Amino acid sequence: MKIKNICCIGAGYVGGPTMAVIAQKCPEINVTVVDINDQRIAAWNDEDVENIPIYEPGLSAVVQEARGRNLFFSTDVDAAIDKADMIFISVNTPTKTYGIGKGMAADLKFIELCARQIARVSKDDKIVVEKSTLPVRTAEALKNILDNTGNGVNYQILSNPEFLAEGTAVDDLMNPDRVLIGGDIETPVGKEAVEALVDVYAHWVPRERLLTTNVWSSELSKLTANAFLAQRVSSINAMSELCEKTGADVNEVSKAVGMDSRIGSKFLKSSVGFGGSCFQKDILNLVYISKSFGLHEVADYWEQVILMNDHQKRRFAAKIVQTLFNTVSGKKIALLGWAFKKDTNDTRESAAIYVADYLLNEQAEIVVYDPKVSTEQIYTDLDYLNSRSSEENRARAKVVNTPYEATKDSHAVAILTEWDEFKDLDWQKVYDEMLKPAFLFDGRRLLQRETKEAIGFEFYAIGS
Ligand SMILES: NC(=O)C1=CN([C@@H]2O[C@H](COP(=O)(O)OP(=O)(O)OC[C@H]3O[C@@H](n4cnc5c(N)ncnc54)[C@H](O)[C@@H]3O)[C@@H](O)[C@H]2O)C=CC1
Ligand SMILES: O=C(O)[C@H]1O[C@H](OP(=O)(O)OP(=O)(O)OC[C@H]2O[C@@H](n3ccc(=O)[nH]c3=O)[C@H](O)[C@@H]2O)[C@H](O)[C@@H](O)[C@@H]1O
Repeated sequence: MKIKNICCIGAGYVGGPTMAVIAQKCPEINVTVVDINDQRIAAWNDEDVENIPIYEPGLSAVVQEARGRNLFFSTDVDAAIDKADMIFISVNTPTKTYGIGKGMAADLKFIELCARQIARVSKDDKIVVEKSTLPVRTAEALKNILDNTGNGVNYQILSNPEFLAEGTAVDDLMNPDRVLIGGDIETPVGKEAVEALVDVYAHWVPRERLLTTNVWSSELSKLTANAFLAQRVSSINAMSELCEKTGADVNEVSKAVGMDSRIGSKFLKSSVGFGGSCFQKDILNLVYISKSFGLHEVADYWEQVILMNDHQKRRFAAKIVQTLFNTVSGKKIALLGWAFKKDTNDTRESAAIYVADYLLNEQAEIVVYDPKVSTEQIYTDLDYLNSRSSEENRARAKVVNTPYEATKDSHAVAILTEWDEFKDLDWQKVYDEMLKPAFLFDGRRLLQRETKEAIGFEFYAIGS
């Protein structure tokens, strides 16, 4: 079975880049990405391709090539579903903020709405692909909704979780370690659906990297992968605190440990804490699922990854307060970076938000500079925590357009995102324009201690 028309519901950080790459690599397939957010769709369709809503290195070029040829962005969800033979669901699955499972379980209301819409609109057989990260056994619920509200249409449900990381999304999509496709491989129709999706990826991904499994293994592998990755960061962050007490240096420990080929060197970079829309959400989801099966030891084991991460964020902020003679009240603190990692404008769960909130609670005046995050987004993030009124957030937190405006007349500077440009700042100028003693806190191990201390900074870096 050859796929001719793909529809993707959800034009976000996953749906947008993933479909752009599929469209670029498969010129004979029409790909329509739909979303209920008309502003987002308008931005994807913006004449100036640099204005697409997601900043990812290399993405605008891919969109430029395919858009209007076989890649389309639209708000007409019904029309795109109707036309498609394969529908990806790539909507958000945030942590529930209400009811049963509040603060832990994944909120599947957007997924369910998509399923009901597909069931209502479809007139011919469809392959429905779970692209969103979902709790294990969600496909069962999807099938139930589709089979019981549809009009005799046959659905095959596949799980095809996405492993791209923000900031490197295009590279990750072009050259994935593996593509995972879960399906009903026991039946001929299930197998045919799996093969149809394998054929799409085989346009550019070597066959040996296309891994097919049963649906439940695929769904659970995604949560497992994120849990393992986050666990490595929490593990090295736990060691960073011990390094600070013992004279060891976490970068040296990380290198020494990572050179063991059984351990490997990736994801061993100590930081102010991991952020991003998924690690915390997916681990909480895993914890919730484990608890719901009565597996309390399993749940506690994974929960510790989150507790360690919360501790790391708090510990960094507390270190700033302690170092500034136990008070930051009325002091100006410059925060360099707001995104949860470099090369993205995404701020979801960024450690910077929590560090800023902690410092504002200590009555600091903060000034934020980030090269890609909008002022509006920074205030939205602070307001979301509900720690103080939005007027107060605007009065006590300022957002500026250059790093030097942020650091001028400040008591302390904290690096919260590892943007490359921070390495190359004129640190002598920064020092000259700061109040003395000039404190510099490196939450990303981005800067060299020797050169900064030589300038005169009082320098603190995570894990040394
Ligand atoms: N952000 C990332 O790097 C990764 C995210 N994921 C997973 O992918 C899923 C999507 O994540 P993101 O793209 O980051 O989310 P996002 O929030 O950027 O995008 C989701 C989009 O879906 C739209 N949407 C929601 N309900 C809809 C409906 N009924 N009809 C049409 N559009 C609807 C929203 O308006 C939004 O634009 C989540 O499950 C996430 O866990 C997986 C791998 C990487
Ligand atoms: O499901 C998802 O959403 C995605 O989550 C992560 O991707 P992402 O969150 O975009 O970015 P990462 O590079 O994993 O970084 C996550 C956080 O961990 C931090 N981190 C990462 C690595 C490291 O060594 N140290 C460290 O502190 C980063 O700064 C960032 O705050 C995974 O890496 C992806 O495979 C997955 O698809």
